[in-house]
Amino acid sequence: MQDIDELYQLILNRKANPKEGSYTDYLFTKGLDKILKKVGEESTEVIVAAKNDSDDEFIYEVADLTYHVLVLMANRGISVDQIKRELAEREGLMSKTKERRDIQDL
Ligand SMILES: N=c1c2ncn([C@@H]3O[C@H](COP(=O)(O)OP(=O)(O)OP(=O)(O)O)[C@@H](O)[C@H]3O)c2ncn1[C@@H]1O[C@H](COP(=O)(O)O)[C@@H](O)[C@H]1O
Repeated sequence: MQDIDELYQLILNRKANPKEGSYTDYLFTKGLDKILKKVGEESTEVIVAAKNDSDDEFIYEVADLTYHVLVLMANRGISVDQIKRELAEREGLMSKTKERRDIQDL
């Protein structure tokens, strides 16, 4: 079982220690434009899958997009923890916004 943190660590490892035959290494070698092209393609595939009935296809495409976004983050030097922190900060902000909305609704 590979969770997102483990996959991100493996991607970072591929960046630091290029491995022959590794798809991740292939993406880093090709560079930012190639990674962005893949993120764009995979995003479109998620949208198409979301319009279809198959949950398996949808899950497959979201997993593909997740992997490519993690490669994009690693290429930029942004960690999963930085994204988690941003989401955690939003949690506080969002509940304050909700409190304000609730007060306005009174
Ligand atoms: N999670 C993934 C993962 N998801 C998708 N992909 C690759 O993303 C590609 C998407 O398919 P496409 O048909 O769109 O692309 P393609 O025709 O193969 O390649 P392009 O020429 O379009 O770049 C496939 O080659 C998949 O193998 C992944 N490649 C690797 N991982 C994980 O990354 C880790 C390291 O893998 P390696 O770098 O290959 O050792 C391992 O744990 C893997 O499971």
